[in-house]
Amino acid sequence: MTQRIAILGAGVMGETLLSAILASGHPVDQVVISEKRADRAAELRAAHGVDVADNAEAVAGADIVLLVVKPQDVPALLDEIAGSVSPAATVVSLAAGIRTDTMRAALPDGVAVVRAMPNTPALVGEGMFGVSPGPGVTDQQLAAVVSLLESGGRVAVVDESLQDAVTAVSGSGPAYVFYLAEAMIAGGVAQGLDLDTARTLAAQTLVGAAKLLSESPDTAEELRRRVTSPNGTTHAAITTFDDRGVKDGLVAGVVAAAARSAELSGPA
Ligand SMILES: NC(=O)C1=CN([C@@H]2O[C@H](COP(=O)(O)OP(=O)(O)OC[C@H]3O[C@@H](n4cnc5c(N)ncnc54)[C@H](O)[C@@H]3O)[C@@H](O)[C@H]2O)C=CC1
Ligand SMILES: O=C(O)[C@@H]1CCC=N1
Repeated sequence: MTQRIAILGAGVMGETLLSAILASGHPVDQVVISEKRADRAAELRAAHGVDVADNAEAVAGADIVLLVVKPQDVPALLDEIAGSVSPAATVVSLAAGIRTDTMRAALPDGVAVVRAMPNTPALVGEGMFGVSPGPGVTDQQLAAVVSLLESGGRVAVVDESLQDAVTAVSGSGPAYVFYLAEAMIAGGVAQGLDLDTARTLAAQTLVGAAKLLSESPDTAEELRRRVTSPNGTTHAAITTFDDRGVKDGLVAGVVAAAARSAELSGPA
């Protein structure tokens, strides 16, 4: 049976999920969105032919409800939908730092809650979602959420205690990759490449390297070693990175992101 999906909040990530779900073949008449900004709602209705409703209407009759508003807007949204959500529904929060116990406390008994951390490559169907079911979520309910999110990329099911780590690696991770891209492009331009060519070289290198890492059984370190000829160009680059503490700095950045995620979630 086709599940009825409500997407609450249709900003960057909400539209990304909407597009992915529709592109996977989910019937548009089984999807409804709600969006606080009327002009944005109208834009999405025109672009995707999707129904727009207010939050309470959107969740009534929905099997899966996706909360895609900013973390600070989630508590008020949960209060708004608590009276209309079906007890058989699964409510999935994609907001950073919102815990399943917070969701459970705000929603009627029996409503299944799931926490998910997406990332922006879902825009091109290559997202990574870290998903944690709340207590009592059945295998069937979890499978339905996993299958829905897989329309936007890959899904890893992790214990909720690991969500800060997931946020630090894959949630924020695209920004680290773009940071690396900025540096590769700047270095290329400094060596005489035009901006477009430098961007193409860097982007395709990241796509190719990511594909190789994803498909190869070898470690990232081994794949790096294979590019590094003795005393060659890569060796010159990596030695310079190491001399400047680049890897240590990146590891520290991932740790700082996880710490900030824990701080944003508040005390357990
Ligand atoms: N953008 C990213 O890279 C990632 C975002 N996320 C999470 O996704 C969530 C959404 O982020 P974005 O889409 O980037 O934000 P956004 O600001 O683009 O979208 C949020 C949308 O929700 C709407 N909204 C706010 N309150 C509402 C309400 N009560 N009812 C209906 N609509 C309401 C806003 O008008 C806005 O259009 C956040 O919680 C964020 O933590 C998670 C991982 C990555
Ligand atoms: O930077 C942030 O807080 C959000 C969560 C993960 C990606 N963006």
